[in-house]
Amino acid sequence: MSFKKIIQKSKDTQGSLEITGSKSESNRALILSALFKNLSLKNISNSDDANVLQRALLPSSPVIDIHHAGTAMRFLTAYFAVQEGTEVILTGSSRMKERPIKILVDALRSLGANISYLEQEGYPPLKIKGKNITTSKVELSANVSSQYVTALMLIAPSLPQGLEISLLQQITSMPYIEMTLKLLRQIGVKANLIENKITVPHTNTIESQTFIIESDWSSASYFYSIAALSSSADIILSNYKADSLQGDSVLSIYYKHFGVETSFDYRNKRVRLIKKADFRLQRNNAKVDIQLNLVDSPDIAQTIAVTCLGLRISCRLTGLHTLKIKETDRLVALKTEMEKLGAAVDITKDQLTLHRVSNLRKDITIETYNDHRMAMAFAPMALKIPIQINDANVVSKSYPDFWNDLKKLGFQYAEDE
Ligand SMILES: O=C(O)C1=C[C@@H](OP(=O)(O)O)[C@@H](O)[C@H](O)C1
Ligand SMILES: C=C(OP(=O)(O)O)C(=O)O
Repeated sequence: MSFKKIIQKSKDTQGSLEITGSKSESNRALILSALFKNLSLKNISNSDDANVLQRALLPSSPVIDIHHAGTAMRFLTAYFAVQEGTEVILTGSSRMKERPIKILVDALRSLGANISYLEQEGYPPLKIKGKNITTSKVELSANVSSQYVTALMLIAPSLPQGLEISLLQQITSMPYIEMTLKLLRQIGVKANLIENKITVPHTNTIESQTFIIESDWSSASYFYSIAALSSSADIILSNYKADSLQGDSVLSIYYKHFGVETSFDYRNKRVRLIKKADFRLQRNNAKVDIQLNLVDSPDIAQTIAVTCLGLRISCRLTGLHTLKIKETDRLVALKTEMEKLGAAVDITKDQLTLHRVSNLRKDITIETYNDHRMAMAFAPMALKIPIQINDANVVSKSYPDFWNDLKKLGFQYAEDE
């Protein structure tokens, strides 16, 4: 097991970093570039999740192991279901075999797809025999994972009659559906979303073009947290666009609560995070210091919870029902690890409440549960206390250069194995 003990003596953080391409945009764009051969891509994510998806699209072995990559699992299920004449087995890590996929498989089967479960009903691994699908209407529940919806949207332009997708129940992680919609429109597919109905017309060809993937906003969240936990900070991140497709760009608004101001230099594709030394958090008489509904941006919940812990303020985060079915049960993992540091945390099936902590416990080892975001969310705590992160290499799922980038900001590793 690899681990890192992190020490950072200086409370002032300065530096300039180039962040890898968005994992979400990359995985969508890779599927689309397999369907539209004249779509080329730049700034593709160097993450494990984008690499496994990229490899899966090359003709190779009929058994494809996508490890922990949820988007790859969901997007490829839909992709292979419509590749007439192919037969693949899609499998993944033991955790992937616990992440539900029934809603997507049922939707694809209703369109005529040939997909069977090889182990537990409703979960990977799947055997998929690609077919020519001619049905053009489908409905599915949108309250468990938006990835099922995106998976259908991505294959829709290749279906002979396009696809009309009706979304049932309360839509979760909506910005990810909007990201897919905007990406389709940007490359020339005239997709629409009106109320709960998505329409994607059959699209034979698109103009030859290069899509430049914006850098990853979820990865940027850790630098927002570092800035918030520093006494003063000036951090420049690139390459970010003016009109982001990523919902996690909402960080620039949320982190104002913690004194982090964002300025955009779009000409040079940079964002600059500034934390002023004289910032004091305004506490009022409310029951909790920070209250946020993160139903639209579940991937930054861990970052925000740990920022609040580091600042020793209380928070209530709601809209977190999808966290239980991600790389680990993130609500339980957060509670367990934050309580090791001295916090009192209450969780329900979709909420987390962190109470104010008077003292943080030092020299704690954080377990990461095969979850990249556990490692990256807790790393900024090194600005407050010496801390050890177990199995630090998990970060490669979305951000392989994470530890090197932290070093560039002055983080030091006492032990490094
Ligand atoms: O479509 C995407 O790229 C993603 C959608 C979200 O999943 P859910 O819709 O399951 O919340 C998000 O958590 C995940 O990291 C990436
Ligand atoms: C949930 C995540 O990814 P996925 O669902 O693609 O495994 C994530 O990156 O936080």
